Amino acid sequence: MQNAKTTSRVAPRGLHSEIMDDIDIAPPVGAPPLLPDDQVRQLCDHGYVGVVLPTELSYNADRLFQSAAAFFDMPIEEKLRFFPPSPNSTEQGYTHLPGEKEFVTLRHRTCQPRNVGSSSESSISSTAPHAQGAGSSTTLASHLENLMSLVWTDASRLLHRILTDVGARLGNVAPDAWDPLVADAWDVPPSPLEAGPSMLRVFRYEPRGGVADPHRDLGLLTLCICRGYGLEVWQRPGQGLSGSTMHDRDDSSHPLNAEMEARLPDHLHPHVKNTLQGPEEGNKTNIASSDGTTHSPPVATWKSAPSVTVLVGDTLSILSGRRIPAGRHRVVSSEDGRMSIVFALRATTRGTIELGPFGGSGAVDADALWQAISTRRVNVNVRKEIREKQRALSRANK
Ligand SMILES: O=C(O)CCC(=O)C(=O)O
Ligand SMILES: [Fe+2]
Repeated sequence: MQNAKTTSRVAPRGLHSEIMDDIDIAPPVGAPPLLPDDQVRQLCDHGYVGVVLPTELSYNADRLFQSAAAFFDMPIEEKLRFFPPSPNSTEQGYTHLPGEKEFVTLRHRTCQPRNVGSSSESSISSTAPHAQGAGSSTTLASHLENLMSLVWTDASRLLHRILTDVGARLGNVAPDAWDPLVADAWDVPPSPLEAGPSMLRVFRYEPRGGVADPHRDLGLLTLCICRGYGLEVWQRPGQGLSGSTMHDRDDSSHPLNAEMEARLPDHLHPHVKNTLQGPEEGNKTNIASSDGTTHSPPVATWKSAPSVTVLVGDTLSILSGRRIPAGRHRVVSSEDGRMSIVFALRATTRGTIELGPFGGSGAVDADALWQAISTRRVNVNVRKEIREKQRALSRANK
């Protein structure tokens, strides 16, 4: 990202040019703000905001919904063949939770047409009961992956622009401060070796069954593009941060309680350690957020999310020193089922993250930070029995 400081020696009208000769005027760094002030304030105060998609992203998201619907209609063997899940993880490939939902997740490219046709794969496809044969399912799967790749590219840029707006609201976070954090997230990584933690997922929830329990996402920002009702966001009472109370805290899913904090790696920077143990939702903010323009209900409540919603994740909340709350959300079942496209922009786990640009000091090991945030969380996208075990473990560790 461009960060060049150039010197302007053009004197504004009315000012003496000799005075201006000694003044360096740097042009603004980076792009102008994307979201209007009230939307940035909503995001920073409540952890979520509804946005309008840029035209191209909206167009490609529509195409992706169509392509994913056709993919989900394929026989399960085909879905697993083209998007094999990684062992012990739901964060790559195709997953089916019967009675609830199915989804395909990309953290790196997987469905390479050149793989299809090898002797082992053609024997699988010849047994698959797909009327149109392996050729068309190959086309369908690679079309799906190509559309996912286009949506990823546009979504990462959109969320990066929103991070820049958030940084301006936090005060003095340079527009390019986010760049090292998202260096591996601009486009779908070509292979597992290049993959980072960011991911793009397309869901199909079953009618009257598909849910996601209340949770916060782990990363920086998540974009949820919804088709159908069901996504709900936690609307905090009061006017943003200064209106938050202890009552609307979700301690059951707090990333780290005091006991777990003891297990944090020693090299994790004290600024981050303190933030991890601190209140989930900031009450130590200096952000001028209460200007009386936001009207929130007097008690915390679930409300239907906008059809395109951006959510703050735990990593961004922590980097902000908890001045920005992570957006708590859930999916409730709906009569007709629903589909969604979810892009989670997460901070890299490679190298170190400098805290200076975000108002801290020193640096943290990027992987240690990710582990500290993600360990012992309930994964809302695994089978119910596993979710229940994770919840019990998380309670036992309090
Ligand atoms: O389906 C959605 O819109 C959101 C799902 C979700 O919150 C998640 O998978 O983390
Ligand atoms: Fe989520």
